[in-house]
Amino acid sequence: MIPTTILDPLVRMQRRLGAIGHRLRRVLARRAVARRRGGRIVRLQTKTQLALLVVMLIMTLVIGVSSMALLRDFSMRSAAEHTRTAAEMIRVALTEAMLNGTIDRRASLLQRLGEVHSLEEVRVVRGPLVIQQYGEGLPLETRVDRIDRRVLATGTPYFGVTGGLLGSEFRATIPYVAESRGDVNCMTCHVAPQGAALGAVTLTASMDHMKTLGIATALLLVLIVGFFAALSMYFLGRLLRPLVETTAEIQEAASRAAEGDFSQRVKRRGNDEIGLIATDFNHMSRSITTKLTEIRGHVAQLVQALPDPRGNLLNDTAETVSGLVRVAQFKQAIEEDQSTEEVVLRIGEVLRQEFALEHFSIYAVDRERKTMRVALVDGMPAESVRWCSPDILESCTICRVVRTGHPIDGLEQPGLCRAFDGQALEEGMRYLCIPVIQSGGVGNVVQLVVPAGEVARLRAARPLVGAYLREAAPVLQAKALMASLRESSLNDTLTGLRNRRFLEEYSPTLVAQSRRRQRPMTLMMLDLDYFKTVNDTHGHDVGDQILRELAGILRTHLRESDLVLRYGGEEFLVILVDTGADAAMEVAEKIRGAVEQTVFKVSGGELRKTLSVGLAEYPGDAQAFWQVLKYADVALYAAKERGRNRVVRFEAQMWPSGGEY
Ligand SMILES: Nc1nc2c(ncn2[C@@H]2O[C@H](COP(=O)(O)OP(=O)(O)OP(=O)(O)O)[C@@H](O)[C@H]2O)c(=O)[nH]1
Repeated sequence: MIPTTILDPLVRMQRRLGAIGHRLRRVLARRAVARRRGGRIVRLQTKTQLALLVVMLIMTLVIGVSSMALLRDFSMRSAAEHTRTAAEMIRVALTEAMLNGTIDRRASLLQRLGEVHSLEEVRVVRGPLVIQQYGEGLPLETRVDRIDRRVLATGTPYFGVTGGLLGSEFRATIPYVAESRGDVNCMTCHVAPQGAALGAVTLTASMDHMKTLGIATALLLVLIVGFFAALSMYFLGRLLRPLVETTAEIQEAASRAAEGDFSQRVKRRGNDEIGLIATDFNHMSRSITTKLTEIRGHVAQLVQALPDPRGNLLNDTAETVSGLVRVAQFKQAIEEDQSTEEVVLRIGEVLRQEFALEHFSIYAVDRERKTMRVALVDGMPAESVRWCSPDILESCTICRVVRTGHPIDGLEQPGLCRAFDGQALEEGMRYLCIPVIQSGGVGNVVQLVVPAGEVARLRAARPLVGAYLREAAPVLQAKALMASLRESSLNDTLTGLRNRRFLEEYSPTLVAQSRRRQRPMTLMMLDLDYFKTVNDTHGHDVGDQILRELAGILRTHLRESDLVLRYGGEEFLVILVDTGADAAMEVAEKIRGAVEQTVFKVSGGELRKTLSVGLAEYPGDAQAFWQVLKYADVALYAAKERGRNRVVRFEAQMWPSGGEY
């Protein structure tokens, strides 16, 4: 015994593993469905929102970068303008200082001017001509860098930014060019040609505030775009939701419909096209369900079986309908078959091929004699019983199906029929016996036998097997009726013997047999003497009785293989197969004697009759059967001629040569 402290956690773990397994199976099943439908499913809403997001991101980037570039350009232009103005003011201030004699205090002047213009640095350098005339100047003025030199050499101002995309500082180096025109003539103090660069002023302004402004502007723009992007996504999501949800529901309903379940409905969300699609889809589902249910109902009636409520409505119906088509084709085939034997063989073929049944028996019931006959066992014609007690053949009411007239289900209740083979039961065989009803009674019994493992398969096949047998029943009945009519047309109703029509059909077989075996046969024509007096004296009924009793005498004195026929009126024909005329003479004599000895007890007394017999042999007397028959008749005539109650063998002289028969 395992303690509960160990058992409980184990049970919990098992449950959890079971739940995980279940979830995993569901996920795998969903993936399998997705794979079947052509790869991974990306939802419409996700796709649209992703596309919008990408567009918004690109837009933000473009707006951000272009606004930064524009701002930089604007900043540069305004800084250049600002520094040009400052440079001009510095130039004016320096000129004034020169004129006022305060040029020595220019350093503090420049610093003040720089502060006024919010400049980081104001630096003036001297050009070579001024250095030549006035010397190097202040130490600050000797700090000439590469840009200063270039500006002094070219006389072209320089504007530029240092430090990164937006830059942290703006530098302007503007040359002071010697001018003789204007308010102040440079040439007054400087020895320099017109247009020569006297010096240059370098102004440095901080770009930090512009940079901050640029970043803030870009951020603001990004925020605005982002806000509208989010807003667009929200509204797009709201707009798409009915479409997405409707699509998802239609998808679910369609996948259920593929499994035969048309009950799933799609919710109508609004009065737009999506709403219309939902309504139309629901209408279509309802209409399919109604029609399919109707068809299924009709089909169920035809196969006489209730549909499986858990089954696939569409597939089950289609399968049953195609089964019924095969049943109709089967019926057409058996209607064109010649005999009940052929029909029974065809049923066997269906059981083997369509239902893959290996073991089955088909019995034919003789309701008059209360017997049964084995018609087929496992698809082959047979005579002995395989799965039941042989007693059923002698007394058909031992068979439970014949007795009750309804199917006997030994699939669930194997012990139901006592006539079923006990050993087969022990070996696990199960049975289903179905009656084939003809003219209100059991005409045939079809017994299906399967191992216990195949019970479910046979149960599923049962309705269609039933449909086949129901179609076969009237055909079997018609064929049996036709056979019996044909049989009776070949028999004499008074004596039960074969008649002349039978001889017409059967004579070629007799001739063929005789030729194949190379054995003769003898034809005996028999006729009661003065039979007319019986009728005349005792009446027709007595005459009939005498004829019936004569038939009995003939049967008892002949072999099974010999053929006795009532040839017409009071004339009988006996055909002794494999017998020559000499041996036949003895048989005929025996019969003649027996008739002579017979006392016919009739109403109003007793009667004695005699018999005349004429004999002819095939092929000894003639090569043609009907000629031999005629010769036997001629011999009979001779027997009558010679005084009756005798046997006469045909002789050639009895028939004029060349005479027609
Ligand atoms: N009761 C009865 N009589 C029949 C039947 N078929 C033929 N007959 C009679 O059989 C008689 C035959 O008579 P006939 O052919 O003249 O010959 P017969 O009287 O037997 O005399 P022979 O043959 O010359 O010896 C006729 O009276 C027929 O009516 C039948 O089915 N039942």
